[in-house]
Amino acid sequence: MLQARQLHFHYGRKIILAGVDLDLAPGELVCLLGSNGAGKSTLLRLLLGLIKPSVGEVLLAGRPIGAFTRRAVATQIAYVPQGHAAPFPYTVREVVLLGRLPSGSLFRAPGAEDHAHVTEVLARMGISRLADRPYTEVSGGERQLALIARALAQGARLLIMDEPGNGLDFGHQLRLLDCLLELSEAGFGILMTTHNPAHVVMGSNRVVVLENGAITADGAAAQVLTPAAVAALYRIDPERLTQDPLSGTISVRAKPRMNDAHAH
Ligand SMILES: Nc1ncnc2c1ncn2[C@@H]1O[C@H](COP(=O)(O)OP(=O)(O)OP(=O)(O)O)[C@@H](O)[C@H]1O
Repeated sequence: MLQARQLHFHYGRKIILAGVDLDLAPGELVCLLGSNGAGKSTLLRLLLGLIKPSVGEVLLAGRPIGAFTRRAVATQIAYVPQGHAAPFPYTVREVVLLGRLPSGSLFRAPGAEDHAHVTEVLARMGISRLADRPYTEVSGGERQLALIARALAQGARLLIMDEPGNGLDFGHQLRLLDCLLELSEAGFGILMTTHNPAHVVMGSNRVVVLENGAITADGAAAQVLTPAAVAALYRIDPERLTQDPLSGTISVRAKPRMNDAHAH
């Protein structure tokens, strides 16, 4: 369980977060929404203990995250950053194997158990066929799956993901969300940022909205993600949004053309 209590954070004189409370429990898939620059990535970095709040605290399993070593944090929380590039042309298997390092010595060669674990998570993510391909040569979607596999190899039960759907085609986005949903059903706690409200409807059981340095909504997707709320968040004309009453899916109407106006 990860808990943020009254987090305040600023870069110089610019206040980014002012009193943020957020919990992430096992079995939850939480989508964090917010406009560009709202502070989502900053909040993720605070939750990971990579940066410190000016006021407030982050608790991991009830203890301040600063009390854990980086390696101890890594055995509990895995981070899937945005647009990760491998420094060397590792194979996909090697990238995933790197996830095993927090659980052993940095100087120890991976053992049979590590290899078996990696084989298992590659299969779980459906990317066994990519194991020996250079990570730099697989597609963005496949790389994202490899990063999730690396996070799973870490053995952590909490996943923090910064825009995991970014740059993925529609099919890959769907498969990724299905996979995250399965992981949450298997007991993983997942917090992901997204710019796509459709991701929330398709995959998430909870949505959190960050605006002006504070959490302005935190609840079930169906309740939080109304057309009015989406229109306000992204500064869209609410008249252009409709919501399917059954699925909750929000769709956008095309902007009326000048010619249409003349026709009526
Ligand atoms: N290292 C930094 N120094 C100063 N300002 C920063 C730094 N990193 C981020 N910021 C600013 O803090 C604010 C929040 O940034 P952050 O990356 O957390 O937002 P975000 O919600 O993740 O944005 P996006 O959706 O565009 O990725 C932005 O105004 C950004 O310009």
